[in-house]
Amino acid sequence: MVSYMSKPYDLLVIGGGSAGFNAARVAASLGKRVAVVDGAKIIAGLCILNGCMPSKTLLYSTEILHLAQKGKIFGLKIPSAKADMKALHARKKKIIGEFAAYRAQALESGKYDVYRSYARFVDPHTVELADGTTLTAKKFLIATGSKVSVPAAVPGLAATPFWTSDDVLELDFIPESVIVLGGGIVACELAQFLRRIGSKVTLIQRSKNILKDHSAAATEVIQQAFRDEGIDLHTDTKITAISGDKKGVTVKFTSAGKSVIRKARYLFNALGREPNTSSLNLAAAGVKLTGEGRVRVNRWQQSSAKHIYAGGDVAGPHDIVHLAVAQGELAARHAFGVKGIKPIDHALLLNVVFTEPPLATIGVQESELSERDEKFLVATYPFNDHGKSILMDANYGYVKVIAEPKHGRILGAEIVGAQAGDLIHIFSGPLAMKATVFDLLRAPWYHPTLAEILTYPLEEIADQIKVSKK
Ligand SMILES: Cc1cc2nc3c(=O)[nH]c(=O)nc-3n(C[C@H](O)[C@H](O)[C@H](O)COP(=O)(O)OP(=O)(O)OC[C@H]3O[C@@H](n4cnc5c(N)ncnc54)[C@H](O)[C@@H]3O)c2cc1C
Ligand SMILES: NC(=O)c1ccc[n+]([C@@H]2O[C@H](COP(=O)([O-])OP(=O)(O)OC[C@H]3O[C@@H](n4cnc5c(N)ncnc54)[C@H](O)[C@@H]3O)[C@@H](O)[C@H]2O)c1
Repeated sequence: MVSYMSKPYDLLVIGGGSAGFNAARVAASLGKRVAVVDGAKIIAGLCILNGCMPSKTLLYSTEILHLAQKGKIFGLKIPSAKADMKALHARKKKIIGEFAAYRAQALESGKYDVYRSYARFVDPHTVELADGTTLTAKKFLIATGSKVSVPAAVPGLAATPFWTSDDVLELDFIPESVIVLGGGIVACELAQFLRRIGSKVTLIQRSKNILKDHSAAATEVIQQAFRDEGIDLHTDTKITAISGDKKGVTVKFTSAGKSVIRKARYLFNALGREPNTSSLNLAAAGVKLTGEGRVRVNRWQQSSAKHIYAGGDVAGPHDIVHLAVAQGELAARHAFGVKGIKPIDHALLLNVVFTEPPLATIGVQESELSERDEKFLVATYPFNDHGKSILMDANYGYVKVIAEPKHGRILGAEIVGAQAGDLIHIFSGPLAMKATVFDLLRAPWYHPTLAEILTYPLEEIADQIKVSKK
């Protein structure tokens, strides 16, 4: 066994993705001695390599393609608009290569020792690398992310060749047909990408609606848009058999009780991801897991072994990159006693689904308030009655504002429609500052913009409060 004899690190980070890198950066800036251990061929994390950035690069291309294809609506003749998959792929590779190189440069800056290996705990203060080297540290951060899950309960899946999101993001040709299993964010974003480049796409989701964590009203807007674009969408399903051969795959399922069979050239498994914990030997470190298999953490990201923190997808509760970053930073600050820090405020939860139309939410939603039996005011306004969205032919969806009934403090918002991912940020600052609808109505709103659509629900709530006070 190779043993590393130097003194213990102040912080040893396992996993150099968004959570791990940002924890290391913060700890190093506090003057701490930091090691990052990661066995990936390229250390840049899921977001840069196979998540947010490649998917949004490709989706932006198909957004432009889609607009070009409906050029006639705008008085334009672009009849030959098509995806050039080799060029699309090359552009994505170049952009991702640059982001990854930038991250590699930051990791190799000399501020941290980087060990290119996977790590496992041998005791609460020691990890072992693949070559037998052991490293010790006073504090640890587990930031090992997540991996695609292959649910055993789906008959035939494990025995059938399938693509994951990694494969879809690497495509340099147009697949003639694809069956997408699942209707979560990964499935929906990439099903629309595949459809827009020209594949025949079938999507099979178990629950009554796709994007099941969102309101039925919002997901129905996206379902309608998907059907309008020609996606063969099935919800309320139970998969009964999956089989495949060299020619393609067959999926048998029931949908609302009826038997359905679909065939396609390729199968895309988007049934979810699971935390990367199995190879860490966490029992040796006294680190406990939740029922979902994530590392159980408190509000400071500390695990059941208090000197071992966890952040990002491995800890959850949401696989969202800005939360992974915030959790990594919080863990590092807490570990080294930085004063005045605050836990992550989950009342500010921000979520964006980059479909078209996109769906974005912030804060607390109606269903949660109803469950808690809390009083609230809500107002909505449709995009098909707003000047800017009408001229953009962006008619799907609506904006919704939710506020507390006495003073009009904004509690949350939901936007499904054009530029929702950017529009939702209009509420980020006000929500953090506990602003009211009256505060936002004092602000100027330029005409004609998509943003000014928000004045309608804000005014409606303000009116309801004024009437109730008369
Ligand atoms: C297709 C797709 C699109 C997405 N799009 C978005 C988006 O638009 N917006 C958004 O907010 N989120 C998005 N996400 C989610 C987001 O990418 C993740 O939440 C985020 O990247 C997780 O960061 P992390 O630091 O927890 O893990 P990762 O970035 O996955 O880092 C984990 C690291 O740990 C390493 N590792 C694993 N095991 C070990 C071990 N035993 N020892 C050492 N190292 C180890 C891995 O090699 C890896 O480098 C998307 C995800 C997918 C799959
Ligand atoms: N825009 C973003 O922020 C973004 C983009 C992509 C991914 N992500 C994150 O990555 C994580 C993983 O996303 P995901 O979409 O892979 O997972 P997910 O868990 O969100 O979705 C998987 C879906 O598959 C469905 N499903 C499971 N078993 C099924 C079955 N037997 N038959 C049919 N449907 C079944 C589930 O009901 C669920 O809706 C998410 O937590 C998400 O937050 C975020």
